[in-house]
Amino acid sequence: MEVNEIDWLRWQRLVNTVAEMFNAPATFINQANIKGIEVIIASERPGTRYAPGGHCGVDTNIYCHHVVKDAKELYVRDASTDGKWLDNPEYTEDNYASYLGMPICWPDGSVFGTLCVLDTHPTDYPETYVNALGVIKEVIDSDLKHLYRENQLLTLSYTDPLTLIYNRRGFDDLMSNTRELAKRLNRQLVLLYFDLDHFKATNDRYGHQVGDEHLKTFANTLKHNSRTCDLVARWGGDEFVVLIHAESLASVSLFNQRLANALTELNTQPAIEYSIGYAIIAPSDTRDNQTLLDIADQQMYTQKQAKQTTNPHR
Ligand SMILES: Nc1nc2c(ncn2[C@@H]2O[C@H](COP(=O)(O)OP(=O)(O)OP(=O)(O)O)[C@@H](O)[C@H]2O)c(=O)[nH]1
Repeated sequence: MEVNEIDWLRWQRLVNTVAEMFNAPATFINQANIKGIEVIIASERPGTRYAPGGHCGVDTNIYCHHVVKDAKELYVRDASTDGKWLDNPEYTEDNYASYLGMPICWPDGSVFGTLCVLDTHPTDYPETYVNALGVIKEVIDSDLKHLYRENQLLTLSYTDPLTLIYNRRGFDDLMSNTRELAKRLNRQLVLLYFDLDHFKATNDRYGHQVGDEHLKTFANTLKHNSRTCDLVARWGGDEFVVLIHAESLASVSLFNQRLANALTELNTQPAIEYSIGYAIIAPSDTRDNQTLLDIADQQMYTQKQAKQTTNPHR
């Protein structure tokens, strides 16, 4: 999970306060990731040797790796008394001889990283200090818990429970973000509007369960035929919308062709057919989302009517 939504300034204040409280040259919040251990917050003191973004590979024998691996507190009062640290660059190169670190955890108990205090001199912190660090670690744990819950809720409120693609709310919010980005990058977008044909008849003849399966199949096919940067959503009922980055109209017909071919190959009973409309959104376009959706919807409707005139008995 991303940690971008964290209140970094608050974490920075906590880290600075811990460094002052322990009168230590360095205090860090680190994150354990595939690169190893990465500094995300560093105390703002002259003796703090590592800066945010710096990281240590998984094979390096640094103190934090032990905290993460064992998911428990580690207090090294004086590294010179334990040969185990002779290949620890924090000690051998940067002279950090004392280390007190605690694991910071996600609500499911997995380790996010560490909160740690380092000193260039041996230390013997009183128990009350160690306990106070434990309380601060709990504050950080609880920040992570809130972040986790917020993300879960946001994901839920943005997702259509049947098809697991975005719902109307998710699409609406993300469409605005995507448009802002496209404007900055001077890229053209195209909004596609889909409505399944004869869907009521599918429900009536084959049952709601088959109808649901068709909705899921259509959603998956849309998703598989779009790029990760495209937005795919169920607008409601048997209507779907997709926002794609498309430099020309040729990419719209290509998308449409790919989708139609994929559905034909699936060979569902009955076949899944749809009508489509679109609205082109130039980078400088100032029309609001609803206006663009109305245009695409209207165009889709015109296509649907044309089909019904050609083939009135379906
Ligand atoms: N199975 C299923 N049906 C749904 C769901 N949501 C809406 N519907 C049905 O979708 C149907 C949509 O009907 P219409 O808008 O008339 O669509 P249509 O039959 O495809 O008609 P045309 O668009 O003119 O081809 C309605 O019968 C709704 O009950 C759902 O989640 N599952």
